Amino acid sequence: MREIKVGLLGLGTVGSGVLKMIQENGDKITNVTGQRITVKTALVRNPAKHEAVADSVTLTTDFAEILNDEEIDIAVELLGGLHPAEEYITALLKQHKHVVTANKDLIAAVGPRLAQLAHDNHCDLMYEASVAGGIPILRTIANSFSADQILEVKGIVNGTTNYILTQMAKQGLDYDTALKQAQELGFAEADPTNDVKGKDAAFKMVILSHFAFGTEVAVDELEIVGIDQLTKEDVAQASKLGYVVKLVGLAKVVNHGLFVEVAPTLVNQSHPLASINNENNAVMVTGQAVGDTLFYGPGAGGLPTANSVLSDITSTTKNLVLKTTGNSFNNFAQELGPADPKAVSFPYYLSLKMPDVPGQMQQLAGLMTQVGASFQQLVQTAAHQGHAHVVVITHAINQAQLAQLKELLDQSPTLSLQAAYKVLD
Ligand SMILES: NC(=O)C1=CN([C@@H]2O[C@H](COP(=O)(O)OP(=O)(O)OC[C@H]3O[C@@H](n4cnc5c(N)ncnc54)[C@H](OP(=O)(O)O)[C@@H]3O)[C@@H](O)[C@H]2O)C=CC1
Ligand SMILES: N[C@@H](CC=O)C(=O)O
Ligand code: NA
Repeated sequence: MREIKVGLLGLGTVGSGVLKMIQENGDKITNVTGQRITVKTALVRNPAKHEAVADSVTLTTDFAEILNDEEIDIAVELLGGLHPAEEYITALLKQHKHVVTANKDLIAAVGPRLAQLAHDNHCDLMYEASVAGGIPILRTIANSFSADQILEVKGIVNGTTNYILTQMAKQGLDYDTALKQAQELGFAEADPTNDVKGKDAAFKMVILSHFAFGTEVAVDELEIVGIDQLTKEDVAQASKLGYVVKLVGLAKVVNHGLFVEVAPTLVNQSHPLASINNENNAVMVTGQAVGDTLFYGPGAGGLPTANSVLSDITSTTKNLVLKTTGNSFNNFAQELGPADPKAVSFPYYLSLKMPDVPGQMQQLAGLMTQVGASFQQLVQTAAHQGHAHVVVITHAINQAQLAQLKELLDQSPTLSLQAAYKVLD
């Protein structure tokens, strides 16, 4: 039996979960891999914070102690952020160390370049924990969907925003209190801006699209809307209409083009995604052969995420034993351009403000007719300070019609569009 030594970069929420699992589940890991895995060194900013583990692991603030340690086989990057994570992983791969990371910001930005570097150096680079925390989704898509044509991947892939939305809807908490709780529980990123603005979910959709469709999409090419502009009124109105508002990431192939988006979405209360609460995530993968499949579990948190990191560490360990390291985590590649906006259709929830005077509804109907859109549901709530609040659910309209309708409403001197969210029935 060989001893596989791990260098941990970061000992925060996830890093300390990884250390705990390796220390407490060592016998099971040895039983499965035939090897003994130990953490030798951990890189941190402030060693004084980590005195509780100083007996069992060498703490350092010097990255070179891991990079140049010939005994360390696998480095696990759990620092977060682009820098210095990118420079560290690049140096580690060049030094022929296998790398495991949970860093979606980095993989979404430069994953293919790092994967090539890993391959060139016969190293493994794995990042199961980067998408949907504890849900084993990337390895599942890479292995268990290897022969099926994936048509669509959609889901709730950010724990922080789902926690906030659940607490707002079910406990009546305000946005700031719910966000603070998510931070205290360790779900949110060090800077939660990317969580609430939908960027963290977008990073995950970029990685999921690469696995599911073989296509590299840049985060900047995506339509991304967060939950920070969502109002309590729209959440309540959606509920009255039979919907739950969720931050949904969706990627689908339409006429050989790829559509990827992250946005608050009205999910029908009977849809499986409507019942995903708190920090839990769910990813629905639709394959041509298999149909709909649903993967559910904790999308954030120390131990759930650590379990995904450990699945990568044990996979690499098996590859080390079999001398099969250096194979790409994702082998599927195909070039898909962006989907034609006229080919991508959904019903939309439109929230509008207008003066409470005759003729406004007729104007709205006129603009809808102009773009070929029609009403599925329409609700007018009691006027407030001379303004009426009108909510519409349209029949399915395509992205070009939606853009045109937004433009017409923008030009209207009296009708004002407050929000437009797609609807999943
Ligand atoms: N938290 C979660 O639920 C999930 C997190 N992730 C990802 O996992 C990664 C880690 O997240 P998380 O554990 O929450 O982060 P934390 O902020 O809790 O921990 C970061 C750790 O890295 C150390 N660190 C940060 N920068 C440096 C640096 N420049 N030099 C040395 N040490 C450094 C910190 O040291 P010190 O302790 O001394 O401050 C700390 O131990 C991120 O990429 C995140 O996106 C993925 C899925 C879920
Ligand atoms: N901040 C992220 C952590 C997991 O990726 C989230 O809330 O989902
Ligand atoms: Na995962």
